[in-house]
Amino acid sequence: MAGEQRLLLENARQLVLVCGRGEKYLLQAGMASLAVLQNASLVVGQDGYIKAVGPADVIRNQFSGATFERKIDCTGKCVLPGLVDAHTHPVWAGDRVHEFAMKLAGASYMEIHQAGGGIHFTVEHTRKATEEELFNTFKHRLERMRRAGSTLVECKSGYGLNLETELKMLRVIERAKQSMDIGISSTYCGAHSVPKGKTATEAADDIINNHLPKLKELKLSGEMHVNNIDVFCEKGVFDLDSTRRILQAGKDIGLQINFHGDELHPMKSAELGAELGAQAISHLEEVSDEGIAAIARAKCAAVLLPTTAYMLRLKQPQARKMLNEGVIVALGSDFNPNAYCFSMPMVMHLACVNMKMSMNEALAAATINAAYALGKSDTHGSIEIGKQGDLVIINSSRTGQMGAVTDSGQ
Ligand SMILES: N=CN[C@@H](CCC(=O)O)C(=O)O
Ligand SMILES: [Zn+2]
Repeated sequence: MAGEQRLLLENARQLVLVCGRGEKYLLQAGMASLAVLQNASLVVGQDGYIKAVGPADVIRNQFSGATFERKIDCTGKCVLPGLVDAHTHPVWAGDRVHEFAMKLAGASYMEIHQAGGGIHFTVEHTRKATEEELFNTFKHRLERMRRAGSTLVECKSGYGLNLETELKMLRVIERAKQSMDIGISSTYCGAHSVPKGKTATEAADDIINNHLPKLKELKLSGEMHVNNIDVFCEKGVFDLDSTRRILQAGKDIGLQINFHGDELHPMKSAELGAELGAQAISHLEEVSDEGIAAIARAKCAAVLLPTTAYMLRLKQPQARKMLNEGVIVALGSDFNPNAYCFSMPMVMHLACVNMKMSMNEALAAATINAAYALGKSDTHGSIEIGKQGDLVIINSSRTGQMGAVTDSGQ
């Protein structure tokens, strides 16, 4: 093949495709044995999409007449798809180190929240911050995520709670979408907490009657493209009925449902998510057996967040049971002022040690399944022809026990 291509990655010791047959997600058996090429090369075209992947000698012959803007010798190295972080709260002002001290002294997350701290504390500071201040700290956080290997990140609003500040946060996220070299899936999370002075029902009414119509208007005018809708479905925050109303109204304006559920108390959030056709539910530390069966049937991804269980000393989500029962398990960092972790490699490590996932399962959960949780596994989450050329090169000859070794290209 002739012509100018953008990038050639040559002669990688391992090229970890994750999957190679257009799978939208991987389940237990597929996660246990990932697709890997040995001594392989890869070409990214001028449009940023993967043009070819296969054994090094085959690619060399196929592209003998081509020129490349950049060539990287990957001898002895390993190439992975860019990592996908399926759950973050990265736009905020004001740190919560004092609350860490309170937690170490025995206070629970909900005790701090009910006393007006936690999310409320961050809301106060985020409302006061300028758009520029929020953008600058957000940009820095995204850069650190990218340095740790994340190339697609879900980013939530949710520290405004009123329309003005929620829009300010979403504008900041939109600006990063347009200007930064990292993929973003944006989430409206105006129901992250009940704002002071309102009941949950009043807050739900405000969201349905004022916030969502504004988002629809901004979408129609092309000013803002929000992808997902989120609610913190939790005892003392939004109950099942308010959650249902808000999520359904979001779905009605074209947002994907992707929400916080069954974190601190069993709420039947998973059952609700399955009923509403949610793309994903996060946390699920307190999910019921029926909830696990329901999300497996509904093909609703479970986004597990090992940093939260670690930080808050919660019981671990039942990753093994979910995997055994056919749930699409994904991972996220849950980066927020209470869980300050930029690194999906650290998240994968915690998932292995604390949630008893294997290394292969953790990698699949942080790539193809996390992309599925964001409705983006057509274009992200694996190394396949036609997908976006989001790649990580690691200075190591292998990533773990990859299992299936494929010697032919696609
Ligand atoms: N549980 C709700 N939301 C976040 C925490 C946000 C915060 O404490 O600021 C979470 O996913 O862990
Ligand atoms: Zn969260």
